[in-house]
Amino acid sequence: MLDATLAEIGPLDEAAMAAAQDLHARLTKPAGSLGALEALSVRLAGLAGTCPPPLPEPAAVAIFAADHGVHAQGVTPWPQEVTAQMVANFLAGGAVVNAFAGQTGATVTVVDVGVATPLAQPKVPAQRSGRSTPRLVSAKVRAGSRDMSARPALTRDEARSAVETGIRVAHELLDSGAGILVTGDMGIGNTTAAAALIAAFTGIDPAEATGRGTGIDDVTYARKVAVVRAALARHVPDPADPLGVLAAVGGLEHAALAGFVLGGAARRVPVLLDGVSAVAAALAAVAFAPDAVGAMVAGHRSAEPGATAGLDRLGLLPIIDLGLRLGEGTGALLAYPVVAGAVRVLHEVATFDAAGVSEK
Ligand SMILES: O=C(O)c1ccc[n+]([C@@H]2O[C@H](COP(=O)([O-])O)[C@@H](O)[C@H]2O)c1
Ligand SMILES: Cc1cc2nc[nH]c2cc1C
Repeated sequence: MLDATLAEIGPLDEAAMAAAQDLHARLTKPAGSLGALEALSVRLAGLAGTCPPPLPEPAAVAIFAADHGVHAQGVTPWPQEVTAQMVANFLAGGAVVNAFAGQTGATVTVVDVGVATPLAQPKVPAQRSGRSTPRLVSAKVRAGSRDMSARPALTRDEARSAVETGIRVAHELLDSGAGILVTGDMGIGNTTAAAALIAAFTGIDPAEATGRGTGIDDVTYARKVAVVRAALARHVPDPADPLGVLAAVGGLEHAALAGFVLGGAARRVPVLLDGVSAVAAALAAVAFAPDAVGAMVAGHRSAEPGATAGLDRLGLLPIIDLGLRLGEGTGALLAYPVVAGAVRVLHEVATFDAAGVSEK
């Protein structure tokens, strides 16, 4: 399934991009006045292979949830059970991601690819009216990754299985009518794995890739950098072998997110990236299929330094830069109306000719 997906990923359609560029020049606005939105809409025309590209609606966020063996190294102040507890909160509609998804009409799908503790009963009761009910997909590959500081976090088969789960979820959401995929993640300890993945794929020093995650003191931060450094020194992952990198130092949610991005790229639908874990997964996705970058839209710039390094490597400009560091898909969902607006211009704005507006 992975190989078939990779075979479907191709370059942007130059003719559709030229048509979008030409249309932009004829719309009732000074050329270039929509700044980065113009290049974004042109790229999405190239992705869809038509001008204008379809409106990217509705949005569907998938929150891939998993735990991390490296939690045992004391890299985060939060207990591991919070992953399962937050999954229950997502399903009950009580998390920030639910508030932001509701605001833009996005559906919420939670995918358990590797939560280590039993899922807690949802405690927050009410769904808000008019909002779709969050859905759980149970696709546990194993109960958390292994501790990367002692052994490979995953076997290659486990990593592949998680990648294929992400591909499957992408297809399911698109078959249900989604017009854009939004990445979300939940996993206590996952910023350690994300930093290791970003250092492995970009070659930057672990100290540059590692941030303070949910919020840690200087002593914990120094330990976290040392754990990432030691894991990379132990496994020496080959950046040209993305499955090997994911297996050595990744999390199950990172592998699944890589598949989710590849699934969207194969279907030529935009994938709106959230924070540092999405960026780590996006680096894996382009290592599998360089053309997958054409489907990626960077929702925001996470406060994690590795996210900026990864976005630079991908050549993506984040839409929002507000110092967010929550994950769940929150930053990407806030950026969604900007992406929809970029495309809507090509559908709804009159040309100079049609509107009778004089050109310069
Ligand atoms: O999205 C981000 O950039 C981001 C930055 C910091 C923390 N997080 C979230 O916080 C959790 C991981 O933080 P930590 O400190 O336990 O590694 C995980 O559930 C992530 O979704 C997410
Ligand atoms: C409470 C909490 C909510 C989160 N959402 C994503 N990561 C998280 C980590 C914590 C600790």
